[in-house]
Amino acid sequence: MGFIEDIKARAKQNMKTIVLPETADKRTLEAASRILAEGVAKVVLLGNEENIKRTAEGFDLSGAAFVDPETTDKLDSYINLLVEIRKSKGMTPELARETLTKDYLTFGVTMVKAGDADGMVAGAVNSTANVLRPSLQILKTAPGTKLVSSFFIMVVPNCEYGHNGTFVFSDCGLNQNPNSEELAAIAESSAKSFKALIGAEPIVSMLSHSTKGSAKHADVDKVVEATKIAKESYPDIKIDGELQADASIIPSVGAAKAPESQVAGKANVLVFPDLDAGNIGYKLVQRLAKAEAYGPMTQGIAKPVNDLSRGCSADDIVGVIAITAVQASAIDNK
Ligand SMILES: CC(C)(COP(=O)(O)OP(=O)(O)OC[C@H]1O[C@@H](n2cnc3c(N)ncnc32)[C@H](O)[C@@H]1OP(=O)(O)O)[C@@H](O)C(=O)NCCC(=O)NCCS
Ligand SMILES: CC(=O)OP(=O)(O)O
Repeated sequence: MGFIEDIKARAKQNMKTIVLPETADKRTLEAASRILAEGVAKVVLLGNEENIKRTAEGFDLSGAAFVDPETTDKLDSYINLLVEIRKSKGMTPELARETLTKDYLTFGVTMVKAGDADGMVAGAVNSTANVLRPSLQILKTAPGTKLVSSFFIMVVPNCEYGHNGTFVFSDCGLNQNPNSEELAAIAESSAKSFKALIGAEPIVSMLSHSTKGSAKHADVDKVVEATKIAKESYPDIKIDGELQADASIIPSVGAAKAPESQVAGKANVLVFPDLDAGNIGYKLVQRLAKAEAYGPMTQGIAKPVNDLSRGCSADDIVGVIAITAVQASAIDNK
């Protein structure tokens, strides 16, 4: 069974409720109809039911729930909830009403916070910043976590590296210039995400343009320090750095460049040094190697809200909804 088939089978066992705010987007509605037809999750679509059904022409949305933020009888309770969470940041009942009825992303995140949905998926239309900002503000970090970060699951066809071609890449979507402590936290969260979703042992490489001192620069020092912090803080995780990408995943190159390393040549979790590297790197692998790219998914957040690239396909959205449902089940089991 391939990665996404396995995830769908796991999602079907719990039938979590995922809210989709981007209902003017046809790819999102196609994905919703497929999720419903396959019985992967329950779906809530935000907006006017008639308008959504018109946009969805050709796709069957029977079985979806429709919630119109303008007319729902939950609005007052969501206003109270949003004011309670954000009043120290200037949120008033008037502003909350205006935001919740006009901004479906904030409405969807508030539904998740209220427990009326288990997770949210958006980003086919909206930028990552606009999807993640309300999620961070309203849901906040999970207990025991310092930093929310993001990751992609990359499934590379005909690839013997990583876990049979499957990798976690992080952070490709959220933290723009993480410091060493933040990189170490991203490494730990990514190892947990790999274990939870792929089920094999994570082998984490802290990526750099240098392997074990082959280059000197402050950017290299940042990764060396991050590796030290991660090794000390999370001794149970197999982690090493600084390593170049080839030394991380190709056994012969790893053996030549970093012969002492337990990670070199075997890595299945790749932690990029900053968001430029991560975002560019995942897109190149997706487009040139024709990899499936699911994400950017959040990790370290209290409840799952996951983003998409605006370049996503309906297939990508189906995959991210299924993964979100599995993440929501994992939170229940904690
Ligand atoms: C997500 C992002 C918008 C947040 O930054 P921002 O808009 O400047 O917002 P702020 O820094 O004011 O943070 C907003 C809230 O989120 C919290 N937050 C921000 N980043 C966080 C993180 N990594 N982990 C946990 N909380 C975080 C802040 O503490 C703040 O909480 P508060 O309002 O309760 O005090 C920003 O990090 C970003 O733009 N990232 C890049 C996104 C992107 O374009 N990616 C490329 C395409 S995938
Ligand atoms: C993840 C990402 O890069 O998103 P977008 O392509 O929408 O900017």
